[in-house]
Amino acid sequence: MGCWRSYAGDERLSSSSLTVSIGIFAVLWLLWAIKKQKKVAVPPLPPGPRGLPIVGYLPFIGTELHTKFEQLGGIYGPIYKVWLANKLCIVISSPSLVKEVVRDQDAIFSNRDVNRATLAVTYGGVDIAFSPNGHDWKMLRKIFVREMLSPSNLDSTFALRREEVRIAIRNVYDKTGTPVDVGELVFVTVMNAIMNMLWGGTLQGEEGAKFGAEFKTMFSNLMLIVGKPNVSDLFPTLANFDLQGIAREAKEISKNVDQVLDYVIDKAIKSLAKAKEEGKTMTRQKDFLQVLLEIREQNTGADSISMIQLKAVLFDVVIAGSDTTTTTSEWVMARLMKHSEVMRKVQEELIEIVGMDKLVEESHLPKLRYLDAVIKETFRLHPPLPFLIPRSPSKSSIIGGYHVPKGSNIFVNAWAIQRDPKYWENPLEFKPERFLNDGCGTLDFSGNNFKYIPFGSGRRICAGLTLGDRTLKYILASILHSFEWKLPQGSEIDISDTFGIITKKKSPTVAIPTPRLSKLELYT
Ligand code: HEM
Repeated sequence: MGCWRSYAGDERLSSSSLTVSIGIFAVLWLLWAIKKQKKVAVPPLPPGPRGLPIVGYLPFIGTELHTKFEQLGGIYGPIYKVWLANKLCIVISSPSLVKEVVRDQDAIFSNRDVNRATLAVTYGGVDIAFSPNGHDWKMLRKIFVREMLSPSNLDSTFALRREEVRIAIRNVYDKTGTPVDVGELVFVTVMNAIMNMLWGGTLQGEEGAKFGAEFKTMFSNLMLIVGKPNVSDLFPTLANFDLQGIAREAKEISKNVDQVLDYVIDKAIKSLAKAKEEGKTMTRQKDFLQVLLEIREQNTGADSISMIQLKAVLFDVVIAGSDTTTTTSEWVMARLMKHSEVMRKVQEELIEIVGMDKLVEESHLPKLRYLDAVIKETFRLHPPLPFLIPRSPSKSSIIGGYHVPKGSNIFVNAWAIQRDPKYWENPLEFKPERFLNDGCGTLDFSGNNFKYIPFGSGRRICAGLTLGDRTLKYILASILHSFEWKLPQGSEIDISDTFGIITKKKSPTVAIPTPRLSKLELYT
């Protein structure tokens, strides 16, 4: 009996262990099947050109990435991939796909892919433009927008911009009848206005002469080198050789800029300390550097700003603000001299709104609707950042039905979209009227209409948009209102460009000014 019981017990035991084993097997099989199904369900990478082993498409990409990427879009469609060595670049060139990246999946696509040259000049990518989407980026961007660019701060710093624009008008007047390099003129004016807002200094005088002239060339070179494919990024084992000399040049630029920043920061710290010692409170408006130094002193813990971050933010503003505005001004002036009918309409509007016996003030700007349309049309054909600042997804995702892996490099091809006949009538024609007749006013810089995104879109949209827009319009309105501009005899307007993270006119815009206002004292 006992034996039988034990036998029956054994039998029950073995049948229940059989059931458990079958159960485990079934669960494992199910998990395997689900995993397999999931694997099968991962969509493919976007299509794209074939490259060579190891180097990928690198030997065929050339230096003019914006035109090359537009051509490839014509072959492979609005989303395609390009392998540059082992770096996967995904290029997007339709408004609906841009929306997927910068609106629907904005949080995932808000990191940057920071290359070596950029790391060298942004103190390791701790600035606003290249910090990853996270606490520090949010904090720095918030401080910048609140303390430097709030509408009340912009209004209260108008006097600084006005002073610089008046100096520019006087300088141009002194060059009446002789060729003026528009880029140089605007660069110095913008740099002075920005530096005045940042730390109350300018490029005038002894210090200015020291730093001023070489800055423009230095910044232009910087924009070219940070935008171009660098062999050291693509083949890290070759980085020590720095085959294109990019690291050397980037380090040189960052050393020069660092010296300037050390100088102005030291001066500001000393003047704050002196004011404290003497028990004085500031009566004039604080500049941005003073605000940053105070925040640095007051905030500890998570909201503290390191000296390196402080420098990186100052550098961001100087670079981002000066080069974009200068390049766009050169394009606007070139376009106006090429299209005399448009120039005539701009100047007629200026006579009507400002008059011939006054200089332009910022209060006139909202009424200059035709000039606004000219600037918008220029941004459409010549966006200074043709791919915005490339993004990088923080996790793998799906765009347009294709797999976009974590860490890939996303190029939003604003340049191609803004010239695409699918979205623009006669896209290569320079026609400002299209921005006057857009009916519902949706073609602004806010990044909500994805066929027109010169300032980007989503949480990474340009942080300096309001200042950039105002400064550009104010300088252009002023020089167009105060002078007639003609091409030097025998020269022609060249509208070819050269690629960089900021894409520029190939040749400078040079023109001869003649005063056009009724009173001489307006120029002196
Ligand atoms: C005037 C012409 C300007 C144009 C066309 C322009 C365009 C852009 C674009 C396309 C981006 C990248 C947006 C994206 O990734 O979606 C950007 C970012 C940025 N811009 Fe501008 N910009 C201009 C002026 C300025 C000025 C005047 C400043 C500062 C004073 C400035 C500061 C910045 C900063 C800090 C970022 C990085 C934003 C971030 O990553 O959060 N920009 N700009």
